[in-house]
Amino acid sequence: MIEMIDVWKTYPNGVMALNGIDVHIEKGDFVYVVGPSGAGKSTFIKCMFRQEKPTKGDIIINGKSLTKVKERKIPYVRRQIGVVFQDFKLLPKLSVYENVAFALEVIEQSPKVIRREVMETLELVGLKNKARFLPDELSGGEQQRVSIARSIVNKPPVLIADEPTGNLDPDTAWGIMEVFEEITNRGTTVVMATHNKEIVNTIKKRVIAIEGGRIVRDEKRGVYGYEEDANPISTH
Ligand SMILES: Nc1ncnc2c1ncn2[C@@H]1O[C@H](COP(=O)(O)OP(=O)(O)OP(=O)(O)O)[C@@H](O)[C@H]1O
Repeated sequence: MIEMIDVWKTYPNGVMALNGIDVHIEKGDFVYVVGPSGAGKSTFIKCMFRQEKPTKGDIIINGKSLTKVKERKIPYVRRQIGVVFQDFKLLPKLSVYENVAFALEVIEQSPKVIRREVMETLELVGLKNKARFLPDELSGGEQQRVSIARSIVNKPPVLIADEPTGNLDPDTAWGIMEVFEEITNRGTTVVMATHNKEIVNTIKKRVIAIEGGRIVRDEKRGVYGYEEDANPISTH
């Protein structure tokens, strides 16, 4: 499903963020990516949806190489991958419904399909009754639910999340995890970079630990494994 083969990433300023990553993630897996600040987690995630291109190596998602694909075909490959960020990235002037529908309008789905899929997805994330609200009329947790709905409405096989609970209070973060579990139960592969020790140690899943751009641990039902930075303030 997701395969990273000897992936290296050196940024133009010379920083070597990934130093030979090999990873294989099966369909329907849920994987946490953990590690200290600056370890390379975001770079790992960004390479996975081709926001960054590896300097060397290959990434294969659902049988398609992300490094060999032609520039103009990148949007098509990206449709295989939903992405959720720490800061939601919603369009402020559009309603909840419109923010989610947008993802289907760009791929020219019919209005009937759009309505059905958007309402189904809003129901999944528990926001059916807030379809007409604007993002700033919602709580942080609700905004993150909208952002999740937007990233899964076209049913991508892979959902990638970079610190999705980073801006949320602990109770709200647990609610977001329930949504992710539901999405995994539907067969979607979920990869989530996080500093949230409590979540990783409670909802036990595969844990990939990155340090200095290398995988230093890969455990089936792993633990967070770091004491010093349970919930650091993000540097992004
Ligand atoms: N666009 C960039 N240009 C140059 N260097 C970068 C860039 N993005 C990240 N880096 C560097 O690459 C290294 C890995 O950064 P990355 O953001 O992947 O770490 P991280 O594990 O996600 O950290 P955090 O937990 O703080 O978000 C760091 O040394 C960082 O300074």
